[in-house]
Amino acid sequence: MPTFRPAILALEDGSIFRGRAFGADATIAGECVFNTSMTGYQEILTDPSYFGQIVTMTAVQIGNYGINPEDAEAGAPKCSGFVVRELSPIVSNWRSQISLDDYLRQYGIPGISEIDTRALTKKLRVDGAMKCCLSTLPLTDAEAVERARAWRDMSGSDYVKDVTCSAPFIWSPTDPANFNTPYLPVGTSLNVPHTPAKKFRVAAFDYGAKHSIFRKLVQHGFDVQVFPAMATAAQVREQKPDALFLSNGPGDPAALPYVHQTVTELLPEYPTFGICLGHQMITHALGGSTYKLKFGHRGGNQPVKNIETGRVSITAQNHGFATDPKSIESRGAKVTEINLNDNTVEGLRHNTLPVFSVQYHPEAAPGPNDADPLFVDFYKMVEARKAGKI
Ligand SMILES: NC(=O)CC[C@H](N)C(=O)O
Repeated sequence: MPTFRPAILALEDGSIFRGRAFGADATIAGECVFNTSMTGYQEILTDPSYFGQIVTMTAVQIGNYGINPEDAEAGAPKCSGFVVRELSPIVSNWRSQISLDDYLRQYGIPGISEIDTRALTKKLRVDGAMKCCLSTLPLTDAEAVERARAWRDMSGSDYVKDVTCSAPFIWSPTDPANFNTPYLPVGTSLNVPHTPAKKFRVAAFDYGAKHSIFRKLVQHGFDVQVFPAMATAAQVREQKPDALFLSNGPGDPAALPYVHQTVTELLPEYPTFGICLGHQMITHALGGSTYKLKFGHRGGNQPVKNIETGRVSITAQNHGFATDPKSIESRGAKVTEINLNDNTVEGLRHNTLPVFSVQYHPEAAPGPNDADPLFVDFYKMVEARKAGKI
């Protein structure tokens, strides 16, 4: 066990948690949120949607299988800080190349362990997500609370500009660095559908996309051209894509007027699928609105019901905002899916355009593959459009 270094987590309401430091020597402020996944800490750390947030894991021991190159959702961890009950003293997995502690240190991200994460989570659930300060440097309680309160709230801030790609690029399914998995034939235990023979070209907006979304699109018959969030509708049209995809991403969905504008222009022209922030961008592009949830949905066990089919999926989620259902129903779209924990909107479809989206993450696999068919639906929608049927 490495030597004890103290750390502090202070919430804006004055709550103080003192524990043991891991990761980098640093003081940071951000939004304190919790994630209920039992596994997947590496995917969580590298999901760009966590930019600006300090993530608390409710699972009691984290770090036991280390860090490997295949599971990263982006080139580097993106959250601001990490909070765990116990950091595993042992790393044991054949794929592991580095410990969680060393990984966070390498990227300048501080962590705190050995605090009562259950008490912290209960507080966030009752009082809502809060601004907080995490420090692995000597800081008094008052200084830490002051740093938490001084942090600029994420509401109203554009975080997408910090995580989007800088220029368009083609997602390469043959580059080993992209870890594209070979397609599984029909009838395998994962029960994923067959590889379509014909490929379609999708223009994918990167608002902070997880790599596994691009892998899924490739797996389901798409050549993926990625565009930065600031790309214009004209730049997309120039490439003559068959379809449009809108990715997940961090921060307040209402704070991205330039994205709303671009999506408003493109929606009538292309079959479109949106995930998470992409779903919220469709909401805004249609003239609808989003609002902040009290503490959000983050975890791998969120039950979602499709209200048209009655089917329930166990989904992976990571969002703090949601679509106001009334705001889209009066603008030509309908709610297709709801979260069974709180009845909030989890999916929508346009009444006349080939446009649909989900608030959850169908590329992640907690169910384990409950939501995979959405990529097939997208492919079929593009196929029908190309055949002139819709
Ligand atoms: N994963 C996401 O795309 C999150 C979307 C948005 N930032 C939210 O918190 O609601």
